[in-house]
Amino acid sequence: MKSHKKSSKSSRRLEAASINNRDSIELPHVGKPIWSVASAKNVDRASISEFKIPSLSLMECAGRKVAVVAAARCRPGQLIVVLAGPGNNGGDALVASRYLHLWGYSVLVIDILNDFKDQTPDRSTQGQSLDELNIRRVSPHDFQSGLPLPSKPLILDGVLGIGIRGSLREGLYKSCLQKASQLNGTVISIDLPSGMDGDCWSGEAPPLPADITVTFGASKAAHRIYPAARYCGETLVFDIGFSKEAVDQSLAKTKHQLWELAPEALARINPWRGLAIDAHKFERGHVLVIGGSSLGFGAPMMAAVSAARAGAGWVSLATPHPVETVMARSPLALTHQNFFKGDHLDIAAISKFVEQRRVKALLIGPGMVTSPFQSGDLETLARLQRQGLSLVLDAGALHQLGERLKPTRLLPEKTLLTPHPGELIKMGLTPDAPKTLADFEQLQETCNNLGVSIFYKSASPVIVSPELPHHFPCYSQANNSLGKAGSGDVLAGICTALALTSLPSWVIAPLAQCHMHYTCQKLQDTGKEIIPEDICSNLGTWDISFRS
Ligand SMILES: NC(=O)C1=CN([C@@H]2O[C@H](COP(=O)(O)OP(=O)(O)OC[C@H]3O[C@@H](n4cnc5c(N)ncnc54)[C@H](OP(=O)(O)O)[C@@H]3O)[C@@H](O)[C@H]2O)[C@@H](O)CC1
Ligand SMILES: Nc1ncnc2c1ncn2[C@@H]1O[C@H](COP(=O)(O)OP(=O)(O)O)[C@@H](O)[C@H]1O
Ligand SMILES: [K+]
Repeated sequence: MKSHKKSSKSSRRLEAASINNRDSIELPHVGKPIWSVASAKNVDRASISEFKIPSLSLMECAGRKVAVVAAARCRPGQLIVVLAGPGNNGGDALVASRYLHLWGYSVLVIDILNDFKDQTPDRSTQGQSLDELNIRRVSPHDFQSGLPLPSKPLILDGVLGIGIRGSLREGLYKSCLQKASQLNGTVISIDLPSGMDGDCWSGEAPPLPADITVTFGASKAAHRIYPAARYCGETLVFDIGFSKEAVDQSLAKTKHQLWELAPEALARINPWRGLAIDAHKFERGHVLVIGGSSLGFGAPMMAAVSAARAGAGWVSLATPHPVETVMARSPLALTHQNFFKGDHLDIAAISKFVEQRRVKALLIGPGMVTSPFQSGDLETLARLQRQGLSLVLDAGALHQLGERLKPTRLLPEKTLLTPHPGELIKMGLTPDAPKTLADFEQLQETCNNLGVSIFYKSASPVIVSPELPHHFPCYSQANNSLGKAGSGDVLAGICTALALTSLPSWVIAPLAQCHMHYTCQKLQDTGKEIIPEDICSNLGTWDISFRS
């Protein structure tokens, strides 16, 4: 990457300064690392070979954790069907079987391997203790050829874990997993639903999706990033006694790092904490929201109201519709403009308004279906940005933005783009939606060239900013009530209000997502189905505490 590269120490900081720069929070304290599969393997390897933790004790601990989770989910009399593959994932499954048997549960183990010669030594050791306890084990052939089994058992999936290479092959493992899925049981998968690549979050469903996934050390990308995360169900992470030094060593070697942001830590950031009691509207700041199209002006209006509720001192709204029409439907506190020439922006009028009315944050795009920019517009915005204006670009303003921005370099700390996957593709920066960390790494390079930060929206949005080189914080708290048209407008409005503070773009985006998510969760406690308008009109105080 060329410019805007910070030292690796400062790059790890997710600086979260309040309005007068008093607080700052370091990234690791706001989140925890998501391990890549390579990191997880390094931690395993180093714990065993360098730090002399016996591999069998790690396996014992892992299997016991799985057994505890299974025991808590097992209904009285329910059969526990354990699918144990050839590797150490199968070994974990055998340990879990032993505990469950000793605790009085009814367990049936299916050895999913072609030949016992294929097993890892630790798995083989676990198998011997099962035999000594006379725990029932059957062959995959018996399982596939119609062994009578009660429907809806509890299934432990220990066929394959992080040892998989490439995509799941046709053959015994896959056919047994498919057979198990026909049992319609509750599935607890060990480490990963078998066949999934822990580093990839593509939408491909594994043969046996999990209701619960029990993993070790830290979550992997597939557990936290959607759509893959939906196939993992609820992911529970347990410490199984890896060496701390091995963990530190492995993370230090990691080239690029995903972070799982902790909502409780974000929720402690109050962006307006430094605001004086006698503050006037310009101390908070003036936001201008430009959006709308022939489809209407609901989207920019919702963004504008959200900006006001999120703390802006003054919000102006510009749409292509006659000012009187908009005013008739809009809250009294918003002021109105029409900065359009047909479908395009009247950039000279906008520029004059921004300078004269001291606009500090500008949102362009909600409710637009095509790009409003003509040549030269972005250069004007870049000039205004150098005078202090923050920019948030969403929806229609993102179309072909990659190409349009090429001659201009914006400031990534003051420029936030908020595309969902379809919009990211329409921006022309990447032919496909990112599916692995390497894809984000490439996107980060592009962000650096353009001078922008991206909040890549989904149920688990990720920040890609040149100011956080090789680091990708992810807000992974999904809530399907946010999956409704309009949530993006609320988010964009909150982001724009927060852009009035001294917080940089890569902090305001997850903070806004957290605030929206928190408000949604709180409203859901009242038992109502929530729509984005509810969230917009109920955005609460910034001193929030999260429900665990
Ligand atoms: N001490 C430790 O290390 C600890 C490890 N732990 C546990 O071990 C797990 C990792 O164990 P692992 O490394 O043995 O691999 P694992 O996931 O069982 O799979 C191996 C099998 O995969 C197969 N296979 C590969 N590619 C494939 C494909 N494309 N399609 C189909 N099959 C394919 C390959 O079979 P083959 O190709 O040889 O036929 C091979 O036999 C980890 O997830 C965790 O649960 C914990 O207990 C903590 C301590
Ligand atoms: N299931 C979900 N869980 C969590 N957040 C979600 C979910 N679905 C959508 N969101 C959030 O809602 C917003 C949706 O934005 P967007 O896709 O632009 O919607 P729209 O344009 O329809 O308003 C984003 O902030 C996204 O992260
Ligand atoms: K598994």
